[in-house]
Amino acid sequence: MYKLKDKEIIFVFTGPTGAGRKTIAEMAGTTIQMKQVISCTTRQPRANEADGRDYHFITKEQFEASRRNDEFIETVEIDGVHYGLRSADVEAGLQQFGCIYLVLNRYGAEILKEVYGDKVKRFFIYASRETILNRLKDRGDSQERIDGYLSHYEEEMAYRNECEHAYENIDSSHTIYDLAKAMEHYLQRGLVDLD
Ligand SMILES: Nc1ncnc2c1ncn2[C@@H]1O[C@H](COP(=O)(O)OP(=O)(O)OP(=O)(O)O)[C@@H](O)[C@H]1O
Ligand SMILES: Nc1nc2c(ncn2[C@@H]2O[C@H](COP(=O)(O)O)[C@@H](O)[C@H]2O)c(=O)[nH]1
Repeated sequence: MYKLKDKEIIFVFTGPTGAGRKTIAEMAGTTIQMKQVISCTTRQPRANEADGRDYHFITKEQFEASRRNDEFIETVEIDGVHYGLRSADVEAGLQQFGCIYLVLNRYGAEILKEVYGDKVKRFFIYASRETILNRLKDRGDSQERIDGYLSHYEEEMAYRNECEHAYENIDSSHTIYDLAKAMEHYLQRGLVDLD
C-alpha cells in the first residue's frame, strides 16, 4: 500500500447525495488549489457530466476486470450501480498534487479512513431531506432516481458524528468560508484570504 508522505493529505467529502458535496468540494478545490481524484462508475453520465472529469464511466465488464486485477482501494454497489476508486489514481494524485479530495458515500469514507488513518479528514456536507428533494428536482433528476437517492438519506446522515467536520450546506458561500478555514488548518499554508 502507498504510504502517504508528511505533507500529503486526503479530504473526503461525504453526506447524503444531493446535499451539494460535489459543488462544495469543487469550490473548495479551486479556493485552496487541490485536485479531485475521480472514481470509476458503471452508471450512465448525466447530461452535464463528462468522462474523465466527473467519473471514469466504464462498462460492467471493465469494472469487473479492474476488480479482478485488484485495482480498487474500495468498491460499492448502490441501487445496481458499481462505483470504485482506483489505488493508482489516488497515488498519482497525491504524488502530483500533495493534497487531493474525493467524494464518496459513507462506506467509502470509512474505508479510506481505515486505510490512511489520520491522513484522511472527512467533511460531512448535509441538508434537510426537503432541501435535497428540491435541489434534485431543480437539477432535473427523475422522480425514480430522486426516490432512490433519498432512500439512503437516513443511512448517510447517521455517519455525521463519525466525521471530523460537518456543515449544513444552506448558503454555499457560508459553507465554503467555514470549510476553507478548517482545510487551511490542516494544510498550514496561507493560501486563503478569509477577511
Ligand atoms: N448551497 C446550495 N444552494 C442551492 N443549490 C445548491 C447548493 N449546493 C448545491 N446545490 C445544487 O444542488 C444540486 C446537487 O448538488 P451536488 O451535485 O453538488 O450534490 P452531491 O451531494 O454531490 O450529489 P450527487 O452525488 O447526486 O451529485 C446541484 O444542482 C447543485 O447546483
Ligand atoms: N464508496 C464509494 N462511493 C462513491 C464512489 N464514487 C461515488 N460514490 C458515491 O456514490 C453515491 C452516488 O453517486 P452519484 O454520482 O451516482 O450520485 C454518492 O454518494 C457518491 O458520493 C466510490 O468510488 N466509492
